[in-house]
Amino acid sequence: MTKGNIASGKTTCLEYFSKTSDIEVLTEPVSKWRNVQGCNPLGLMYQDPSRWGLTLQTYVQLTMLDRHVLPMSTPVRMMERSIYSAKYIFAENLYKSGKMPEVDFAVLSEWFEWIIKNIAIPVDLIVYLQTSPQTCYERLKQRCRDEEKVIPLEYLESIHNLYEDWLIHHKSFEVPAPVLVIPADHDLKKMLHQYEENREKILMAHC
Ligand SMILES: Nc1ncnc2c1ncn2[C@@H]1O[C@H](COP(=O)(O)OP(=O)(O)O)[C@@H](O)[C@H]1O
Ligand SMILES: O=c1ccn([C@H]2C[C@H](O)[C@@H](COP(=O)(O)O)O2)c(=O)[nH]1
Repeated sequence: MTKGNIASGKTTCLEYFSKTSDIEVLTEPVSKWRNVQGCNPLGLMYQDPSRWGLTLQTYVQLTMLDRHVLPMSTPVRMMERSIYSAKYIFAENLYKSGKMPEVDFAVLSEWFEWIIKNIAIPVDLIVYLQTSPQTCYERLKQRCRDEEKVIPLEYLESIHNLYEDWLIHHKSFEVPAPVLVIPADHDLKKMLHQYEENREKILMAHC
């Protein structure tokens, strides 16, 4: 699983590896989060997180689960984020910042606990693209996704701190697999070089 802050470069990384045969790449289903039967839960959440946070995170949880249980068609699968980051990072952030009501968080948590107890979600390796929030802020502005224009730097700092507490400091939640940290503030050329350096570790993680 590839993890990292918003606009840290996850999709770019997965696009690079998708050129390798025998790797299946599953990018995040963001297009579904922006359009489910004509509605845009991602946009609604950024406009009014207290009202729509549960709606978005319930749908993220479902679409991530759907990806996790897809039968493997190649020896290696790389997936962007996961049901774990949806809960441990994004739902947690909404709740901790006072933007998700306690009852919404409780219902989402019960769903999540039921899923991870009853459905196998095997993970071999977490590839963590470690960036500074400032880098993500620059890349976010450059990407210019409509819904995300309201995101302040402080939001990226909160997401960053939750990732660091979880994957680096082991201070929050259980980590479901070993973590490979790739420093990701660098330009694209250096990033591609680092991906090559780590190719074996990533592709052999399931062995
Ligand atoms: N190493 C990099 N240096 C500069 N820009 C980058 C780099 N990696 C990605 N980008 C750009 O930053 C934006 C966000 O990257 P993206 O891969 O979509 O991030 P994510 O999938 O993590 O949200 C895109 O416009 C992308 O072209
Ligand atoms: O559980 C989640 C997962 C993602 N999001 C938001 C964060 C971003 O605005 C988009 C997609 O993330 P990328 O890092 O650009 O891939 O979805 C969320 O709110 N909750």
